[in-house]
Amino acid sequence: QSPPTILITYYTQSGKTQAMAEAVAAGVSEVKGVEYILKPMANVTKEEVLNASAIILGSPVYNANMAPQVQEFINSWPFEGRPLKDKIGAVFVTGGGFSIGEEAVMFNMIRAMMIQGMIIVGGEEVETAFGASAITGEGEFVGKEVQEIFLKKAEGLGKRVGEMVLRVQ
Ligand SMILES: Cc1cc2nc3c(=O)[nH]c(=O)nc-3n(C[C@H](O)[C@H](O)[C@H](O)COP(=O)(O)O)c2cc1C
Repeated sequence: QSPPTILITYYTQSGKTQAMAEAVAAGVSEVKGVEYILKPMANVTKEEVLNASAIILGSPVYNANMAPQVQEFINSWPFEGRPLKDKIGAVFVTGGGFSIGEEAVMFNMIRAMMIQGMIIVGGEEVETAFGASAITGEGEFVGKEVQEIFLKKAEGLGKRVGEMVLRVQ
């Protein structure tokens, strides 16, 4: 039997959310006995969604909402028979500023996953209770790269999801 697979998928325009996705994948790879698929949403197949034991979704914050491409992806998930029920779900976001949408977007994605009957998991630390978020455009966090403190949160999220997938098997 092949090991359980975690689908890590994201939308990005300027690479910040992709950097977080890569850190999530690094966290998953710390857990033995699980595999992951890491790719942008546009390239994800229906089979990859259906076969995943966990789905970890990433979005940038656009006007305090998830990117429309992320909403479209979620809307494309099959619902009849609730085939995503009992899969683990987790989220990560990047937003330009503090408290101008990041947490709202996390909960928008979490709510959509809960409609599917998914089991929501946060990160390792209380600072990632709802998932991993990064600030990319305010104060000391302005810059081309996502800061290490946020990448660590993403890594912890990936690790916890990996561990939880093995636990609920
Ligand atoms: C059209 C648009 C709207 C945005 N609206 C918000 C916002 O409401 N709140 C926020 O925190 N950041 C906002 N941002 C900033 C992005 O969320 C931020 O730069 C993010 O890290 C970009 O991710 P990416 O590099 O993966 O594309 C907005 C960016 C764009 C392009």
